[in-house]
Amino acid sequence: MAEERAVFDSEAAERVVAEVRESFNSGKTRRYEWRVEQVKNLLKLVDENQKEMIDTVHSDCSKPEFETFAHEIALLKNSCKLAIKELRHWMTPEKVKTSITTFPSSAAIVPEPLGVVLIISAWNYPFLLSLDPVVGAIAAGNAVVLKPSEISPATSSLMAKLLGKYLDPSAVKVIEGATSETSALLEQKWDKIFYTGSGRVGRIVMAAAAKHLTPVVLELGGKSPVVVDSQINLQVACRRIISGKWGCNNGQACIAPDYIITTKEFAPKLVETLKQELERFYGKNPMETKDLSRIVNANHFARLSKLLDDDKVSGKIVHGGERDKTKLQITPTLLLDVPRDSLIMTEEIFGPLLPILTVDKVEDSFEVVNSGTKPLAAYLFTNNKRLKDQFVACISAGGVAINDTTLHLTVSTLPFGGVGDSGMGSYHGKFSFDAFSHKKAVLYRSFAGDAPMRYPPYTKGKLRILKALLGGDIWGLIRALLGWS
Ligand SMILES: NC(=O)c1ccc[n+]([C@@H]2O[C@H](COP(=O)([O-])OP(=O)(O)OC[C@H]3O[C@@H](n4cnc5c(N)ncnc54)[C@H](O)[C@@H]3O)[C@@H](O)[C@H]2O)c1
Repeated sequence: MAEERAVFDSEAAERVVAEVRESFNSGKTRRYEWRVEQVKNLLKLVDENQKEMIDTVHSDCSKPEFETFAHEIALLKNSCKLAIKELRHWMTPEKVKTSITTFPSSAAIVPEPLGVVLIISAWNYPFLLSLDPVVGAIAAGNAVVLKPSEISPATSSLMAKLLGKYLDPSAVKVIEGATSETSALLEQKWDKIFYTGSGRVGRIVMAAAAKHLTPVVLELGGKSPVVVDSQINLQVACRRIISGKWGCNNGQACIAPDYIITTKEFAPKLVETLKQELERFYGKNPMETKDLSRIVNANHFARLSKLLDDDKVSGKIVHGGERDKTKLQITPTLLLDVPRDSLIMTEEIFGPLLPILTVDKVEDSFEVVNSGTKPLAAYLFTNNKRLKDQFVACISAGGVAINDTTLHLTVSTLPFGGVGDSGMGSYHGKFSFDAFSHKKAVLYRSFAGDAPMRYPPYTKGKLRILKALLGGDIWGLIRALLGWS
């Protein structure tokens, strides 16, 4: 594997781009029939290889079958089905109004494919984060190069094998590899780069794209807060927090709750209920459960251990905290009242640790959230309408869910993406098609109704007519046309 990777240099990347560009330039990827056939083939790929896909993700990070089915297979199939159903409609030019200055005329927004696009994905939902953007890219009529993550190597190889078999290999290619392969790909000129991963690498991607003025979508991460008010159904709230945290790849998910904010008064009740529900879900010894993914590799295990070993959080663990380095396991861990300048509160956690901050009044949580970088998701549990409205209005985040966590991602009519440090651009549903399309502005005119006033010589009379016309001054226009002062 290492030898294969070594030969994928800049020249090899250039050849790949030239090949897919030739395919795009042939015009075939623009055709509705090609696009819909490719998406149907992708759906078939998932249908026919579901078991192998689930087993492969399990071998990469021991993710439970339930999670891979619900969070990857099912969502991916939905995306394919929606694109198949809606593609004609999405491709249809949208007629729009024109203005008086172009009368008589008509106009339309015509979506056109961008060309050759690069998709770089993250390891934690390896199929979904790779293939969901691919659905959008091919539905929009582009040729695609996909670079899956080397951190989930078995899934990466399976995707290379399956996409080669099910999709048009001249227009959709998978390049496996890590930093050197990605760097070689990033040197090339693309028509769009769609990147999912950390902000650190997002900056590298954006700098490389800038050299060719290539637009980017950056799907990054961040610290997604959960604000918990007191007058709520606490058991349901805790279950939904647990499901969005440990039930999403054991916290290794971009929109998993990163930390909780609640009032000092309510915190003990919240911690107690979280503990009870955690035990109900994962048993007395969560090291033994099959329902939690492991930490993906030794680097991530060391990174998470560092967050726990920070002096600033010593004595703050109120639940869990057990670690097994050989099995790459850390039990669901709650920390209470950690300082805001501790490592765990300044870095994205991306793992099974959940710190709880306390404030005097629940409204004080807004300042805490807004003092950090803009998160990918923000959650609020409350029955208070005013608080909900304030939260939606005052918290800037990629997406918000009230009285739940993570589920907004499953609503295909909502755009999914970040803001500020959590990313730029969005996808899912029609937004995926839009992410990979250029919206071309087209104005249609005939030779009738040619207005001499737009041409030189520019006279005072013509200027008067123009001012009246653009100012919507009907009487002024009539007077100007009749030459009255
Ligand atoms: N917004 C989202 O949809 C979303 C989804 C999943 C993960 N994430 C975020 O991704 C991060 C974790 O994922 P990850 O560990 O796979 O991210 P990562 O940034 O380490 O890797 C992502 C991709 O970048 C490539 N890469 C790594 N180093 C590179 C370099 N120096 N030059 C060029 N390419 C390089 C990798 O090969 C991989 O394909 C978290 O921050 C998480 O929040 C975001």
